[in-house]
Amino acid sequence: MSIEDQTTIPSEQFDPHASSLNGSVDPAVLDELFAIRGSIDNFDATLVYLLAERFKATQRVGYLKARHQLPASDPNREKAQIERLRRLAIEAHLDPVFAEKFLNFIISEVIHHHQVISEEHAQEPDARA
Ligand SMILES: C=C(O[C@@H]1C=C(C(=O)O)C=C[C@H]1O)C(=O)O
Repeated sequence: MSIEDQTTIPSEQFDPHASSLNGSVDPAVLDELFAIRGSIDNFDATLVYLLAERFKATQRVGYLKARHQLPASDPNREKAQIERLRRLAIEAHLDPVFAEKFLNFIISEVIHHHQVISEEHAQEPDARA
């Protein structure tokens, strides 16, 4: 099943107050916790949209590579990206080890997508034939 086929979950079904702490914690503390969690929920939504846009761009790269028989991965590009991201993470007070792991996780998924696109492309009849 492709991502597009999956049914969208209406955002109203999300309970921002879902918690295992309800009933066991001072209501004032819970109020403060829920207020902070409101920001976390906004950040998470933004991350999803950012990742979706990044994957749209990398899918375009995947089709370009498949059309021109280019390899799915580009290790020198990845090295440069990881060095840059580590520097940015340090500037931003984010753990650079985490930043590197996170980028590597995303890149490996992108490379897998590129391999799938390349295999699908190889099975298609050659338009020039
Ligand atoms: C997107 C590309 O393909 C791969 C994925 C990358 C990424 O997700 O940033 C970077 C390099 C490649 O290994 C690319 O070559 O630009």
